[in-house]
Amino acid sequence: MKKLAVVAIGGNAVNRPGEEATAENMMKNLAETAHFLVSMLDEYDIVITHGNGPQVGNLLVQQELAKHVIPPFPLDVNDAQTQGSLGYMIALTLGNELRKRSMEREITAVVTQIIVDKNDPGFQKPSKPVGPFYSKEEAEKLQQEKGWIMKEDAGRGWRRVVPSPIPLDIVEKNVIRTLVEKDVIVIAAGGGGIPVIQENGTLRGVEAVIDKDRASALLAKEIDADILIILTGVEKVYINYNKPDQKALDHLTVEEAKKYLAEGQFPSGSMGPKIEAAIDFVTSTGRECLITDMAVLDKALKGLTGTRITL
Ligand SMILES: NC(=O)OP(=O)(O)O
Repeated sequence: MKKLAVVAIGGNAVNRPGEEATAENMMKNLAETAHFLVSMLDEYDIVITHGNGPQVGNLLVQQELAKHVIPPFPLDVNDAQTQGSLGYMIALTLGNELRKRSMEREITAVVTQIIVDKNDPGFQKPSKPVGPFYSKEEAEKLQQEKGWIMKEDAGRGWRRVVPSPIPLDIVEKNVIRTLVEKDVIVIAAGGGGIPVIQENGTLRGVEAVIDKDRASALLAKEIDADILIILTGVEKVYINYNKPDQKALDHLTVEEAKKYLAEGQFPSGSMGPKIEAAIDFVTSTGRECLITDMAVLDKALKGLTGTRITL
């Protein structure tokens, strides 16, 4: 019997720093990602999640530029658009990798709505960076002219930030579970899921972008995954990152992770949400979370690299 893994693929899997965000480049990068993901299929059933920060922000820019001729969509609908476009690209590239290896598996992307609290403080305090990077001067101009809220993003430049509420429940969790039981490779909770609130017995989309690592932890709990794997741009988690005394960690207990988080070792725009997601999944399930770079996923699954978070 195979183990079930929720695999969260990071921004690098789709868009590389400094590379133009064309569909062609995204397909090329995802074809590489597919190569690494297929290698784990002998041992694992996988549910793939992905981010959408760059892509949904780019959609907002496109719609801003065209708003005099075509009305812009609200952010929840744009989240859904990125689930569709990225879900298609992941399904196509993964399918082609399977075909290359003569492996027969069905793949599908599930449009995923995630319930959030309408009173979540995240709505009052936008924190999720989306779209392109700007200089400080450009950011100040955009803030003044368009009313966008701009923040510096982990030393890489300035970006627009949007509300990011905590994900509470996945509307399609039973469908996702059923598909996994039928041996389908599922792409779900893309872009952190489409945020919806409960209102008078109905659901309504709200303008926000949920953090995909938080959503991945929730999904992993709700579908009873054996492991949460978070793929990112570094092979291991570091403390004192980018300082002369930086140290790579092979293993972290939940208690150690909480302590380092409280010390500010993991920035909120990058490693912070991954560690929070790991703490959430491991504390709730007693199972493990692996954080690593997809290029070394094979080695990491054998315990030879990556950072494992356990109780
Ligand atoms: N939704 C989300 O967390 O996207 P990124 O991982 O691309 O920031």
